[in-house]
Amino acid sequence: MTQSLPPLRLGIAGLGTVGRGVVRIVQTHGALIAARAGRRVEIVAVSARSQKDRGIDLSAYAFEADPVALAQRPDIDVFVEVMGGHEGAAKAATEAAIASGKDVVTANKALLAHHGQALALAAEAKGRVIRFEAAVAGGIPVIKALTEGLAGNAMKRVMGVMNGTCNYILTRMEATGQGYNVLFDECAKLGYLEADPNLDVGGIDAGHKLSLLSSIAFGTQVAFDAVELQGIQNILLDDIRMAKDLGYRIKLLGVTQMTGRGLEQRMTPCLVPADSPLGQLQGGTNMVVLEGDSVGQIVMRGPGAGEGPTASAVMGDVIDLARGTRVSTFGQPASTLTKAIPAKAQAPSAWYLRMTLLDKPGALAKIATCLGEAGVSIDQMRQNGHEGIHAPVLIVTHKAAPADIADAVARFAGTGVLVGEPVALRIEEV
Ligand SMILES: NC(=O)C1=CN([C@@H]2O[C@H](COP(=O)(O)OP(=O)(O)OC[C@H]3O[C@@H](n4cnc5c(N)ncnc54)[C@H](OP(=O)(O)O)[C@@H]3O)[C@@H](O)[C@H]2O)C=CC1
Ligand SMILES: N[C@@H](CCO)C(=O)O
Repeated sequence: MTQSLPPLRLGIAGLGTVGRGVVRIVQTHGALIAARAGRRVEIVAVSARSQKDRGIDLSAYAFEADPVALAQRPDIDVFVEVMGGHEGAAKAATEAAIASGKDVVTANKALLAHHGQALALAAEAKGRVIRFEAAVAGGIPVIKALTEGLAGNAMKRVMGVMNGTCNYILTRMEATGQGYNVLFDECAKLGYLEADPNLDVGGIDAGHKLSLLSSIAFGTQVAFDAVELQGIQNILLDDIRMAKDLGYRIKLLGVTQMTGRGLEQRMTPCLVPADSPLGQLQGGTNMVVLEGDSVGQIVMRGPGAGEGPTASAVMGDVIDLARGTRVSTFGQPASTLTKAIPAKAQAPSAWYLRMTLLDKPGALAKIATCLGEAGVSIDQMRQNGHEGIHAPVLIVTHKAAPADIADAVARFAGTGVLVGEPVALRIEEV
């Protein structure tokens, strides 16, 4: 192949886990990339907060202390933003890169979840694109699958486990019998947690990712604020065990679907069948399930984080740009994305309800009455052996609307037999 095209020149802002990985791939796979892209990919300049030793050779690259200055350099073609954060330096530098006519490759789901539409419009006005494969499910090429391979499908539903930290905690709870707090501390020691751990365990990070997938799947403007979010902090070992007894596993599951009621987006802990692909997902691995009208169901599984997998995704985007492949940021021009109408009511499902009751005559009957009054039908009910005056109770309902479950739970509070807060988890058919 002739290599007549000039090299594609990168400016990389961020030399942490992901940035280092990108530098390593460019340095080790130069020939392979040139062969595949038809031109070389070069790093021209980098930026970070400090110039400390990072275990990689950066001597050939210019260093910019200010990422905005890096983004504006006339000698770069693509600005690679791998700093993180949805305000501050990441936003300012991305805007500066676009204003200077650069394409942007980013791993930053928070930035795009909050500012994706404005940034995509700005990029389009300059004839540029923002690519963000690494921002959703790390090494899994799900953005490419949706924007390219499945572009001929009307998407019906996208689901997935998209936060490795939460899946690690939940699967280790089952495997080790250790509680949430112990495993949260283990994740902190292993360096798995985001700088603000609530982004992980509060479901926010995964919610960011889901909002980006919704936009591509349904041609809508990113609407992170409309994602129903619930974290995994209240999941007890008892929940893990009871779910297992019922043939389920608990996952922090994202679901986005366009319904007659509007766009439904939720990232919440759910029970999924233990023998389903999602139920069998272990540790920090991610899984995304894509359902299109022509293709049916596609399941993609792989590492959702870490230096190699995330840098692999960044480089996939870089190589696309080097080849001249320029897909619109969200798979179609941002000006054509519609404003999503958030679903007024979420789809009904069976529910898992766990609560603690005072162990006295009529307690269970009062709870059953509340469910009946809210129009919720009981499928199964269990009260396990216990000591003392508090009885742990599990109820599985028939299909019920979330509003009816909320109504029942509100009624429980007035019975005088409830101890603490009940936990209500959706049972998702996947
Ligand atoms: N780590 C992962 O597995 C994954 C990360 N991502 C996303 O990738 C992005 C980067 O993540 P990660 O590599 O883990 O983050 P790190 O914290 O490891 O690295 C961040 C880098 O950005 C630099 N930086 C931060 N603020 C500034 C600033 N104001 N000016 C210049 N440089 C700055 C830091 O500099 P210094 O080193 O000097 O402090 C550091 O090199 C985030 O958006 C993250 O959500 C996405 C998928 C997976
Ligand atoms: N904190 C994220 C990193 C990848 O986005 C996770 O645990 O999946």
